[in-house]
Amino acid sequence: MSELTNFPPDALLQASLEVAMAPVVGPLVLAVSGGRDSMVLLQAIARWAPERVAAVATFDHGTGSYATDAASLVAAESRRLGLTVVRERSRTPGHSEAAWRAARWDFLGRIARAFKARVATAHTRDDQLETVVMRLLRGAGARGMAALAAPSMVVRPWLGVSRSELARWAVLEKVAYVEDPMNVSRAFLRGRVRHELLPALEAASPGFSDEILAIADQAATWRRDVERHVDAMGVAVAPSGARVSCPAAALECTTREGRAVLWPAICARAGVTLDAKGTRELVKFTTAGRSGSSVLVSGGAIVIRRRPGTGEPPGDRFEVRRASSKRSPDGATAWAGAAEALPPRVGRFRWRRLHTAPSSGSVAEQDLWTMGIPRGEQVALRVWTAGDRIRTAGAPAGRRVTRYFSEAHVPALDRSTWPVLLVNSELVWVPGVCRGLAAPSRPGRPELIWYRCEPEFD
Ligand SMILES: Nc1ncnc2c1ncn2[C@@H]1O[C@H](COP(=O)(O)OP(=O)(O)OP(=O)(O)O)[C@@H](O)[C@H]1O
Repeated sequence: MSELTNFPPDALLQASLEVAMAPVVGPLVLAVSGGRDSMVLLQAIARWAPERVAAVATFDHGTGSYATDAASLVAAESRRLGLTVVRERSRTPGHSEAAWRAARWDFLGRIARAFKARVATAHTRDDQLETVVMRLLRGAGARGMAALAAPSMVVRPWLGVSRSELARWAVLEKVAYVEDPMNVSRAFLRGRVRHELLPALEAASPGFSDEILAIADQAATWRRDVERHVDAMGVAVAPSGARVSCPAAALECTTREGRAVLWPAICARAGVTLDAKGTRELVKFTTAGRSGSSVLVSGGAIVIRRRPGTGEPPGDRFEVRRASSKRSPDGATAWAGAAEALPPRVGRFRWRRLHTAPSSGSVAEQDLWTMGIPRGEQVALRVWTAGDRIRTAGAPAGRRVTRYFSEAHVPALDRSTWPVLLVNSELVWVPGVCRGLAAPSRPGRPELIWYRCEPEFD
């Protein structure tokens, strides 16, 4: 990745801060994890723009000594710098990366509202590159390609600065930080993209990273244009933020292609991330839906076509309502349904349906990430909980899943977020770790539906 290596680090960081903060009116809440990038953000803002800081916010995910040490360091450094610090510890440690992120953003949002401020994070140019590549792997379209550069209320001063530039400044300025053990792990997709895929792509095609980042910048520019268009459509957001409405006519007069671009942007304003299937349905619903009809889209959100309310301009409106998000307690079922309908994604694990059964004795058939599930059976997915047991060919009477985790060298840190699959209430599959007896995974049986589980991390 091209870097401004000859640029004095001080000048680069100070200029990046100024450029990012120039359009921001009002104070900032600094999101500081205790890692190097955000500790550099803390020190740099304290040096060059302390008056912009309403508070430093640090969240202890409650996942162990690393998380607590990191939060303690942030609190101590912030106080030493004379800044207000808000520290919170998760009361219910989540069991997936997605749950941690949701809890962290819930906390950051509350603090930002309390201080009437905007959140600033320490995402870097490298974070952006990894995110874009991960989205490409997931089949993202133009909208997703903007990644962290998409229009947002979050301020990201380091988005144009590389991690190595921040590291250089951290050494020069002796910035204290704690090293997150996850940063070197290859257990999750982000680690593999960072340590394996990106170096290989850059070696095969020098300049690849810069080209991808340039495409992401173009996608971000395009998204800003789309947002301006949505602003002009007369979209109204309810004070709760969970409901958004827009005049039906503003969508009806666009082409199918235009609607496919506008619907995701409208839904995003209600906090709903529309998937490709939901987009297709809404494109159709725009002209096919009658007053009073509705359609369910991604994650339980609903879009209704309704008559105008009192005080609203004449003409039908489409209203997007976000589903209420209740967090499931640890060990609770994350998803339940028929074997035919496993969701594409639960937490950070994807479930990809295979079109053909692996042949008998093939690598795919032996691979513990692949599994055949009997058609028509009731399936449940949840995270592993202590005490889970599974009956396998080697231990037909049942054995604790922890023993298989140890044999598969799954780090203790990862176990609490690992999914398990149950068929008719019996645990039959711990992806990548073991398969149970109760799931007849012999290939060639037409009644089996084959899935491949793929972990990801972003
Ligand atoms: N526990 C946390 N408390 C407060 N803010 C956080 C926390 N974790 C992450 N953030 C914010 O979100 C940004 C991106 O998170 P990410 O997990 O990619 O970073 P990190 O590797 O944990 O930390 P750093 O960016 O400090 O090296 C961080 O730069 C930081 O601003």
